[in-house]
Amino acid sequence: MSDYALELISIRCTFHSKDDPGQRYTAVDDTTLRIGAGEFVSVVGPTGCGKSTLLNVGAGLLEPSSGGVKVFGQGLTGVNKRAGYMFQTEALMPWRSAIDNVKVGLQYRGVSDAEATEQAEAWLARVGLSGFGDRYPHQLSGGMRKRVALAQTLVLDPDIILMDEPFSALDVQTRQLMENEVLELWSAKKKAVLFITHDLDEAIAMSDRVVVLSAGPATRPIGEFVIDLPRPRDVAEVRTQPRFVELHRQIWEVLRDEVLKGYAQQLRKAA
Ligand SMILES: Nc1ncnc2c1ncn2[C@@H]1O[C@H](COP(=O)(O)OP(=O)(O)OP(=O)(O)O)[C@@H](O)[C@H]1O
Repeated sequence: MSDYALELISIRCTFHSKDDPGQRYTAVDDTTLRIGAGEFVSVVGPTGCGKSTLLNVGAGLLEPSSGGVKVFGQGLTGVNKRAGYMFQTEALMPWRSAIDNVKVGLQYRGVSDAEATEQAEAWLARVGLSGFGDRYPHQLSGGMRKRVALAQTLVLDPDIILMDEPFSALDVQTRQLMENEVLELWSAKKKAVLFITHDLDEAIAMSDRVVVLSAGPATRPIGEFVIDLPRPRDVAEVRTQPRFVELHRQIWEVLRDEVLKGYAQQLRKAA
């Protein structure tokens, strides 16, 4: 069996340009990204560079224009069934209670209602929401809704977890609590994680490896850094360590110009 849980190999993604549908736009080009089983990898890059596009390719939701995806050594066609996703936007169904939201994936898999309820309750407890199962999404805070979404993803016990800026909408304190919770859950099960963020601090604090993408068009990886900070980590405390500061300096040196380029592009688009 392959040592890699997920491999994106020589990926290129070309779209019809949003501004001029007659034109093609190469969002991602020549991108190879491998994630070991049990490895936590973050991808950072400027706004709009192609992070979500890559994640969608890994999820099997978007077919690349060229290149391929392997999941535990096998070529991927269609949706990646070994992966669970957690997106930036709210994915909970507002008409379902918290527990019913957590149960939904199990029900699709044909798990009996009693078994699904038991597993969903256990996961709600693990994310600190015992006793909140009958609440509806609008009756929960933003952080609680993220916890439900986390339980909804993890209850399916995916071997690969794909997260697209899952905590960007949260306040700093809630965000740090959630980051620590994710690290704790991850260290217990050691799944492969592909974590997309534009927050470099978050990427370093959480990951084994950080990959830096260039500004678009034709985004590609331009730097890769092994994060050799000891675990277990507390995401707030780890930021004070000299090694964290050093890694931040090194990565920011690569990322800075790309962020400036990305920002200039956004301004040009807006003009
Ligand atoms: N379906 C599509 N059709 C046309 N262009 C697209 C499509 N999907 C993405 N793009 C373009 O590809 C580029 C990369 O988009 P993507 O959403 O992957 O970036 P991102 O790095 O995740 O952005 P953000 O940091 O804002 O979340 C953008 O210029 C976007 O407009």
